[in-house]
Amino acid sequence: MPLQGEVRISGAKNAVLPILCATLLADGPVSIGNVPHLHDVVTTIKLLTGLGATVTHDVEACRVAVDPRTVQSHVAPYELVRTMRASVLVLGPLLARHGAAEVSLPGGCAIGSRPVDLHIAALEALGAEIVVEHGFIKARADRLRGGRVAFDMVSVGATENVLMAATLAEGTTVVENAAREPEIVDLADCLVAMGADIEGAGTSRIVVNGVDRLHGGAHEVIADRIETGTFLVAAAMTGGRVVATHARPDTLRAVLAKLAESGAGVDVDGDRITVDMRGRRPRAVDITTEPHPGFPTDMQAQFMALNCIAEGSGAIDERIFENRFMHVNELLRLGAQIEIDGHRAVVTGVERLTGAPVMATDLRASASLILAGLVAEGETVIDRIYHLDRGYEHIEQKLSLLGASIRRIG
Ligand SMILES: CC(=O)N[C@H]1[C@@H](OP(=O)(O)OP(=O)(O)OC[C@H]2O[C@@H](n3ccc(=O)[nH]c3=O)[C@H](O)[C@@H]2O)O[C@H](CO)[C@@H](O)[C@@H]1O
Ligand SMILES: C=C(OP(=O)(O)O)C(=O)O
Repeated sequence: MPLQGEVRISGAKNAVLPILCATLLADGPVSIGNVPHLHDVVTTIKLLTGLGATVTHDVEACRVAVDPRTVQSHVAPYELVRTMRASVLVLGPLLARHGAAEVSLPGGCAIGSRPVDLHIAALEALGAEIVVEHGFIKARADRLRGGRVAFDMVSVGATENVLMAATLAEGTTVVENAAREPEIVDLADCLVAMGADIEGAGTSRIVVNGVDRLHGGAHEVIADRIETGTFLVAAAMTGGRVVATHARPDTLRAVLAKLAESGAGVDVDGDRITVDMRGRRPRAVDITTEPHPGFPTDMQAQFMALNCIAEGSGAIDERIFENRFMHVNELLRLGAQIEIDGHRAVVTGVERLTGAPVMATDLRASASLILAGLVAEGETVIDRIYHLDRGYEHIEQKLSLLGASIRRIG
């Protein structure tokens, strides 16, 4: 069934999580708007509350207010960190503001081993003393000092941790080979609204002049580019026409270019993006995941689903995570033709997928199974959808409004 209509894009998961952690740096209340209602947001609020912060969450208004002045603890426990790796982003703020932090090691997850060595080395470059023992990262510093941090690989999370810590360090910090993701820019915008002095966010060289205090403030979270991309791929796969509203097209250039290459009509008008694939079958596209502004790894699984039903074959190279092909075996159960060779998957499009029970293994894998299920003949039942609730707000409702036959069971 071709999807038709408009879908309102929510605030970005990968922006709101670091921003909520950044509120710990302030000495007054911070109000965050356009907050999506996601399981990861709830987990982060639990983490902040556990540290002693006073948090109010107005779900209807998509707003979270954090008063960090009541923080008493500097320990992020294993029970929360293991369910959400982004919890490690409290490390920099706690250390910079309270001089100490103990954060459980996040460990690996379905998409790879995901170490935090770069986070630790960057904070050490600002003068922190860090030991890893009993499964915790234990960090101390009377006051961090500005320094030069040159990453030898691009890391979104490590860039965020050091950026937050540097705002309250004494002197200037220069971050080289910084991640350039739009969520880094959004975090920097929020920090600046709280009184930080930051230049270059969104480029690979960020300069932070430390200040003595950050005050409270207000910030609106940017639109979720991965949610946007997921709905636009759904439009293309079903041969439909969907308008994503309240979106940020400038953050999606690589994704929109691939949709156009697959044969979709792509139109951008302010914060609205239209993808039109009516009456056509998509053509398979080659994808190589890269740090921003390259093609995002968080859209890899969704384009794999698109290639599964496209004309021709497309190669998908995953260059960011070591093990991000967990969705392949599930897509094969729906009749897809995919061959894996190391970090590369070659997908040959088939005329038709057939519905089957499948299992979600991680967040974007779950999204790819929904997309495949939308076009598969018959019923597809996806198990373990709690992964989906980490990062998509009301996905089944939004898809239903576009005409999809989808429902949550259990
Ligand atoms: C909450 C959030 O924003 N998550 C995003 C963030 O994850 P996250 O911040 O965890 O991803 P990174 O950019 O840090 O990871 C990139 C690569 O660097 C490696 N690495 C990272 C840190 C480190 O200390 N050592 C190390 O080796 C990772 O294992 C991975 O292979 O960026 C990823 C890459 O765009 C996205 O897929 C995630 O959705
Ligand atoms: C991998 C993702 O998130 P996280 O880093 O929170 O696991 C994602 O958003 O696709």
